[in-house]
Amino acid sequence: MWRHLNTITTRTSSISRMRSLSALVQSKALVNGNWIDASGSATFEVRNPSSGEVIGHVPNMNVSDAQDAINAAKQAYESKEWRSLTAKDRSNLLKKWHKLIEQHTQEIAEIMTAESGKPINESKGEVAYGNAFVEWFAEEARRIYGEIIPSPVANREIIVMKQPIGVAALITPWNFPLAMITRKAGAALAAGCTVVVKPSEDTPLTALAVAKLAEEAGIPGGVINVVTTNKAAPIGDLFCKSPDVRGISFTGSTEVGKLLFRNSADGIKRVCLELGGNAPFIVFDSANVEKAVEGAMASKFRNCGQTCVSANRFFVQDGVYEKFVSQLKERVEALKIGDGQSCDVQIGPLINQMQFKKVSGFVEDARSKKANVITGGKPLPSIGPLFYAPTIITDVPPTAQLYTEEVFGPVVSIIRFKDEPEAIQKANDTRRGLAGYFYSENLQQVFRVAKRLEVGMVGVNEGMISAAEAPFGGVKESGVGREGSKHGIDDYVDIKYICMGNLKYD
Ligand SMILES: NC(=O)c1ccc[n+]([C@@H]2O[C@H](COP(=O)([O-])OP(=O)(O)OC[C@H]3O[C@@H](n4cnc5c(N)ncnc54)[C@H](O)[C@@H]3O)[C@@H](O)[C@H]2O)c1
Ligand SMILES: O=CCCC(=O)O
Repeated sequence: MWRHLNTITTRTSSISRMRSLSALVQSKALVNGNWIDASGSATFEVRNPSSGEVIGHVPNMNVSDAQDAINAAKQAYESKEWRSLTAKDRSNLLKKWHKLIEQHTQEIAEIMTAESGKPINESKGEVAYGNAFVEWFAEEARRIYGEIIPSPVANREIIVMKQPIGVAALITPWNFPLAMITRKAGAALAAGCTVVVKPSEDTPLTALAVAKLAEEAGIPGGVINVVTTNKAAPIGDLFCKSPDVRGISFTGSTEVGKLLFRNSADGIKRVCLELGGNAPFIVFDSANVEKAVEGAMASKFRNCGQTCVSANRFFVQDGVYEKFVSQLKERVEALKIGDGQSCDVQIGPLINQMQFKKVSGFVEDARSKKANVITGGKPLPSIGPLFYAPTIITDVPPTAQLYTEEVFGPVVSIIRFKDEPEAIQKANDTRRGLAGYFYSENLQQVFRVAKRLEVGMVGVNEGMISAAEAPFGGVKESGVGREGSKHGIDDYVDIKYICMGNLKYD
C-alpha cells in the first residue's frame, strides 16, 4: 500500500478542523464526576506538532488538585454505587464505553492526529486497537475466577478469591494517547478498581475525550479521574507516596519508570512498568526477504518510529544483505511525509523539539563514527520544524547511540552479521528487552532463536505483534508486569486466601 506514494504534502491548518470538532474536545479536567479547572485556573497549551499551532488549553493541575482526584477515586471505590456492582454490571458499563468509542472513532482520531501528529489512518487504527482493550476487559471482568484448593487437613477448605486493589494511578505517554490509557483503565475497572489518569502533557485532549465517553457510558463519577498537568514530577511523587494509591501503572521512559519504582518502594505498592525498548530485527539468510522488508516497514515506521516496540537495530546476514537493503531503500524513499490530517500521509512529525534533537543528534553521532547514511539523514524544515526524513544508516558501530539507545524516530540502523550466534549475541547486547523480531523460514532456527532472544515479545516473520488478547510487556529494564490478555488483570487484584475450618460434613 505504501509503495506507490512518493510525494510530500504541504502543511494544512488544523485549527479550523479542531473548531469543527464535536463536544469531545474538552478544556477541563475530570475529578469526581465534575469537569473542573486547575487551582488558580492555571492552564497550559496543547500544540499540533505538524504546524506548531495551539489547538487547546487544558488545566495545569498541581499536587493539591491531584490529591483531590485521589480522594475522589478513593471515595468512589468505597461507595455503594461502585462496590455493589457485579462483575457483569462492570462488564456492561465497559461494553457501553466500548460502543461509544467505536461510534466516535473519526472524532477521536482527528483529535489524536491534531495533538500527536500521527497520520489519520494510524489514529483510526489506534482507536480500534485501544478500544479492543475496553472490549477485551469487558469480557474478562466476568472471568476473574478464584479457586478452591484441596485441603491437607480434614474438615477444612482452602478458598482463594481475587479482590480489587483499590485506587490505581495510571501515567501514560503521548505516542499512543488512547491505547495506553484503555489498556490500563479497562483492566482496572474490570477488576473493580477506580483510577486517576495522568496523561502526557503533549496529548491530554484524547484522554479527556475518552473520559467524556466513559461518563456518557454511565461509569459513575470518581471512578475515572483525569488530571492534566505539565508538572508531572510532583504529581508522580504524590502517587508514589500516597497510602490511598494502591497501585501505579506507568508507560513511558525507562528513566522515569526507575524513579517511580524507587519512590513506590516505601509504600510497597503494586507497580506495573511498560518502559522503553531497543528491539532487534534480525534477517537471516533463510528469510523470505520480501516479507522481511514488509515487516521492517510496518514495525519501524509505525507512528514515525515513535513506538516502544519499533525495530531499533536491524541485523542482516551476509547472504541477503544487499537484497534487503536495496529493497528497503526503495520503500523508504517512497514514503509520503506531511501533516497527518491528509489521508495519504504515512509519516508525520516528531512529537516535540526534545525528541527532534534526540533523533537528529543520534544520526549525527553515527555519522561521526563512520556509519553510512544511504538515504535521509536530515531534517525537513520545508514541511515543518519537527519533520525528519525517513533514514537508513548502515555499518552502525556498537559505540553509536543509534545502537545503544532507543531512537524513537524514523531511522533504520543496519548492522551486518555472519552467523546465528553472532546475531543472537548482538541482539541481546542491551539492557532493554521489550520486543524482538526475526525472519527465517527454517523451523529449527525459528524455535532456537525465539527461545534465546532476551525480550518479552517476539515477532517471527511478523512486524506487528500487538493485540488485546496477547500479553504485552518486557524483561530486563523494559519493565515489569503484563498488559492486555488475561494477565492484564493481575496488577489490579489482590489474591485473598480464606481458610474455612471446623466444617461439619457428616
Ligand atoms: N513499554 C511500553 O508499552 C511503552 C509504550 C509507550 C511508550 N513507551 C516508552 O515511553 C518513552 C516515550 O514516552 P515519553 O517521552 O512520554 O516518556 P516519559 O517517561 O517522558 O513520559 C511518560 C509519562 O510520564 C510522565 N512523567 C514524566 N516525568 C515524570 C515523573 N518524574 N513522575 C511521574 N510522571 C512523569 C509524563 O508526563 C508522561 O505522562 C519511550 O522510551 C517509549 O519506549 C513504552
Ligand atoms: O509504544 C508502545 C505501545 C505500542 C503497542 O501497544 O503496540
